[in-house]
Amino acid sequence: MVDKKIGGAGLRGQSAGETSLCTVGKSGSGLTYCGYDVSDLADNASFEEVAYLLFNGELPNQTQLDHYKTELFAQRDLPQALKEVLQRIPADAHPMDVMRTGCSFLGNLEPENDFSEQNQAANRLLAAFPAIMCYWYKFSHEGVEIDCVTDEDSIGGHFLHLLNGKAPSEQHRRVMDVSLILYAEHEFNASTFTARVCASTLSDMFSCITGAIGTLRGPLHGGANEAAMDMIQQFSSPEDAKIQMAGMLERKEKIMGFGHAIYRTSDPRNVIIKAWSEKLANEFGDTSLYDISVACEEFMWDTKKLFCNADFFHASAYHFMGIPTKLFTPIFVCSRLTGWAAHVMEQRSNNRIIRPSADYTGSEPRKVNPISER
Ligand SMILES: CC(=O)SCCNC(=O)CCNC(=O)[C@H](O)C(C)(C)COP(=O)(O)OP(=O)(O)OC[C@H]1O[C@@H](n2cnc3c(N)ncnc32)[C@H](O)[C@@H]1OP(=O)(O)O
Ligand SMILES: O=C([O-])CC(=O)C(=O)O
Repeated sequence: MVDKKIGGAGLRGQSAGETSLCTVGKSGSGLTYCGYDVSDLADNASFEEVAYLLFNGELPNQTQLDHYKTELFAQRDLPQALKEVLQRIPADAHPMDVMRTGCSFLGNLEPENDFSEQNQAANRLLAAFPAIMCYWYKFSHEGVEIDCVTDEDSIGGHFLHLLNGKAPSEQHRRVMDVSLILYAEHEFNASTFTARVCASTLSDMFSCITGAIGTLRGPLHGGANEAAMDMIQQFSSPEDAKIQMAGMLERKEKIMGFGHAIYRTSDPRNVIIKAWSEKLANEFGDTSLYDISVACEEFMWDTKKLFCNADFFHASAYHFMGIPTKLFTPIFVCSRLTGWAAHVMEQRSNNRIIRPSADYTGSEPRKVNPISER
C-alpha cells in the first residue's frame, strides 16, 4: 500500500535520479541553475546566457554569447511546410496543442538523426518556438501571415515583436527576458520528468520535448498562469476577491497559482515577477488587477498559509504587456524548453531506462470465466 504521508503519492519526497542542473528549495525557498541563484541571473544575465549555461554548464563570455545569439538568430524562420500545417489549425485550438504539433512536425522535417545533433535540435526549437506560436496565432485570429523573422536581438523581444508587429519597449523586452529566465529550469518537475523518461528510452529530442509540452499543458503545472488570469479577471475588487476565494476554498476548489509540490513557504520566482507586475501596472495606468492579485496573495496566506507560485503574478504581468491569456502557457514552453533539453542531454550522458515499480492493489489471481457465464 502506498503511504501518502511518507512520499508515496505523487512520488513526493522521493529522489528519482541525479542532476547537476538545478536545486529547488534546498535552503527552504532557494532556486539555483548550475549553482547560480535565480535572482542573480534575473538581475544580471539574459535568457540566452541562461540557455547557454543550461546547455554547456557555464555562462558564456562575450564572444561565446555573440556567436550563440548569431546561431539562434539564423534559425528563427519556419519551413513553409510547417507554416502550412499551422495555417490549418483552427483559432479555437488550444495554443499548447499548437506548440505540441509545431514541435512534433518540425521533428518530421528536421529530425535529430543521432545524439551528436542534440544541441542543434534544442537550439532550433529555441529559435523557432516564438514564431510557431505567433505565426499560428496571427493567422488564425487575424488572418495575417506574419514574417517570422525580426531584427530583435533577444528571444523575448522577438516574441513581443512578432505578436504586436512592432518593436516592444525596452521595459517590455526586459520583463520578457526576466520571465523566460524564471521559467527556464526547475529540476524534476512533471514536464521535465516526462522529458527524461522519454529520453531514457533513447528516443529523439523532438519526442522528449513534445511529451513535455503535453505535460506542462495541465492547470496543475504550467497551465496555472492562464487559469490564474481567468480567475482574477472574475474578481471585481480586492474585497470581492477575498469573498469569492473563501467560497472556492469552502467548495474545496484549487486556487490556481498557489501552492507548490516542493517549496513550503515561498517560491523565489514570485517576488521577482511580482515586482515587475507592479511596475507594469503603474505603466499601464490602472493598477486594479495588480491590487486584486495582492489581495488574493494576502488572503491565501492568511487563511491557508499557501503562497503564490511562479505562475500567479506572471498572469497580471503578461496581461499588462497586452499578451493574450491563451498565449501565457506557450511562453512557458519557449522558456522551459531549455531546461527540458538540458535534462534530456544529462539523462543521455548517463542513461539507464527509467522504469519504477508499482505496488499492486488489484484483484487476487482469478480464472477467466467463459463469456456466457459472466
Ligand atoms: C510552474 C508550476 O508548475 S507551479 C504549480 C502551478 N500549479 C498551480 O498553481 C495549481 C494550484 N496548486 C496546486 O494544485 C498544488 O499546490 C500543486 C499541484 C502545485 C502541488 O500539489 P501538492 O504537492 O499535492 O500540494 P500540497 O501537498 O502542498 O498540498 C497540501 C494541502 O494544500 C492544499 N492545496 C495545495 N495547493 C492548493 C491550492 N492552490 N488551492 C487550494 N488548496 C491547495 C491541498 O489540497 C492539500 O490539502 P489536503 O491536505 O487537505 O489534501
Ligand atoms: O517544480 C514543480 O513541480 C513545478 C514548477 O514550479 C516548475 O516546473 O517550474
